[in-house]
Amino acid sequence: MSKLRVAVLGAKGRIGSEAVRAVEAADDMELVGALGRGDKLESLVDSGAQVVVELTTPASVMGNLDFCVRHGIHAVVGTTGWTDERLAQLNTSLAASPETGVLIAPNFSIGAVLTMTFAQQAARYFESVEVVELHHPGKADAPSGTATRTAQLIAAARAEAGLGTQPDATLTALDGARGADVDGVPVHAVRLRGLLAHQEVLLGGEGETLTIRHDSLHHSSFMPGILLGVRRVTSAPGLTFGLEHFLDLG
Ligand SMILES: NC(=O)C1=CN([C@@H]2O[C@H](COP(=O)(O)OP(=O)(O)OC[C@H]3O[C@@H](n4cnc5c(N)ncnc54)[C@H](OP(=O)(O)O)[C@@H]3O)[C@@H](O)[C@H]2O)C=CC1
Ligand SMILES: O=C(O)C1=N[C@H](C(=O)O)C[C@H](O)C1
Repeated sequence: MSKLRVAVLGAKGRIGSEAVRAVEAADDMELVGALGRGDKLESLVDSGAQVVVELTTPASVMGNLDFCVRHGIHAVVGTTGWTDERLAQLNTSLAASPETGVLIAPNFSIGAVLTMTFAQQAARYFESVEVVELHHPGKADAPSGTATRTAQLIAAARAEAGLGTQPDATLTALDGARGADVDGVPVHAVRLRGLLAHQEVLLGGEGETLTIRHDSLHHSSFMPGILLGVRRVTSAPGLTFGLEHFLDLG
């Protein structure tokens, strides 16, 4: 069986360098490109790349995906910074290349995907909920893409259950003290040397609390999800948002 021809964008970065090693070690894949900032995207076409793993920056990702989709190269995307406007722009590009697949995964680790699922399940039963994400101090964006997605899923579950605004008597606060408001869910971002990627979802009801916590302790935690995405995206045309769509979560 021929191997999948895979290229990594952001190949010198924290997660990109780990992804290069993971693709090289995968029996069913061949690494045909490892591109950093300034490298020419045309080399993806010359090398016959079938799937690109996009792990760069929010400033670069849209241009990179536009090139890939126009050339029929499937993409597995971990880069953050997704807004409704950006997703609409990507969907427009994909409409002109209907056989091309793009997976955007706010988080590739199974534990983080399950955290989002569990938080969504629990949200309807608790009056209060807040999200705390904790990352290494080299992270460029806050709050994390995972925390933003978690809060959006929680907010949708609360709305579906008919829960209103959260109890909060705060009348005065320093800027940022109550976190960022993501669809009515406070999200707090911690940046601390020694950490990698961590998240807590705190839920509170009458006389009880529930804490759901996930810790990524090494970038290796993201690799099985990236490799799964690469294997599945070639047969998933259009946009898939969230690795859970490629997992059997029961
Ligand atoms: N979905 C998930 O599970 C995960 C997602 N991420 C996300 O992945 C992204 C990268 O994170 P991280 O590795 O920590 O960041 P880094 O800053 O370590 O890596 C980003 C790399 O991309 C390079 N780069 C920038 N622009 C381009 C471009 N146009 N083409 C090719 N390479 C480019 C940068 O080069 P230079 O240094 O020269 O600017 C850098 O080497 C972030 O958005 C992060 O949130 C991270 C971990 C897990
Ligand atoms: O920058 C990181 O490190 C991470 N970014 C992603 C995010 O913003 O959610 C995924 C994970 O948290 C690691």
